[in-house]
Amino acid sequence: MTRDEAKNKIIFALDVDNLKNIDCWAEKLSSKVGMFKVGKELFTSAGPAAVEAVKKHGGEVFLDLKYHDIPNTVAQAMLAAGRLGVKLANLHALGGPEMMEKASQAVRKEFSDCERPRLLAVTILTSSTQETLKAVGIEQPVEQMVVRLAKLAKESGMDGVVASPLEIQAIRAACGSDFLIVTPGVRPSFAAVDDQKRIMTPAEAVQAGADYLVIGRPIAKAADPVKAAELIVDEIVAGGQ
Ligand SMILES: O=C(O)c1cc(=O)[nH]c(=O)n1[C@@H]1O[C@H](COP(=O)(O)O)[C@@H](O)[C@H]1O
Repeated sequence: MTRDEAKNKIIFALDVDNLKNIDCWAEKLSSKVGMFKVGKELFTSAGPAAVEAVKKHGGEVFLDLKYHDIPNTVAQAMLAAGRLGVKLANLHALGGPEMMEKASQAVRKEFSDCERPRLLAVTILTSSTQETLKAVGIEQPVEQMVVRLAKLAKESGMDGVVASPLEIQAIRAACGSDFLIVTPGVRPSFAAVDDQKRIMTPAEAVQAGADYLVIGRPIAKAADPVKAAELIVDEIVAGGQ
């Protein structure tokens, strides 16, 4: 894999609370990562201006608002996300098939195939464990639950899923090669694990078949974030040789 291909797989999680920070990170990392993720903290603080700010720097956006609501509300929210011109947007697969179908149909009806955002379903959060599932009444093993939700997401019109890298191979076997797999829970050897539970290194995740890796704190909290992003690219390239 080339350095450019490795770089394009990295989505940097812009987990900040103001627009000024976006400029700062975009200037540092635009040439080091493939995309920027605008999530709940940033969108709640700065709104759609956050998406505009990333695009102003030439960056593409994964709008990570993990919708989980009644079907009509989620479909309308997805349309609003599409109008912001984001490349990826997500919802929770646990919202069920009708919610996913309505969102997919609404987006496909309003936008052409090349303009529309790719829709991802979050399976089981990478911070969750078997105990987390048990606590909310889910007895199935995590991997079985992830694959079940991934299949449901595919049948309901989603373009892919968000899952832990530990489940990539099982999802690929169940959903095929053109189904997008986006994996947070990625930790290079030099970084702290933080609150992530189901993790792999960037090289392992790419080797397992991840389309994109979502990485925040291993870059943001590093003493030299640009160097950290470069090291991650090095790790991915070396892992593929
Ligand atoms: O949908 C996501 O992006 C997501 C899903 C998931 O299961 N786990 C997960 O960590 N994320 C997001 O991915 C990012 C990971 O950040 P770091 O743990 O700092 O690398 C955070 O912004 C999370 O909100």
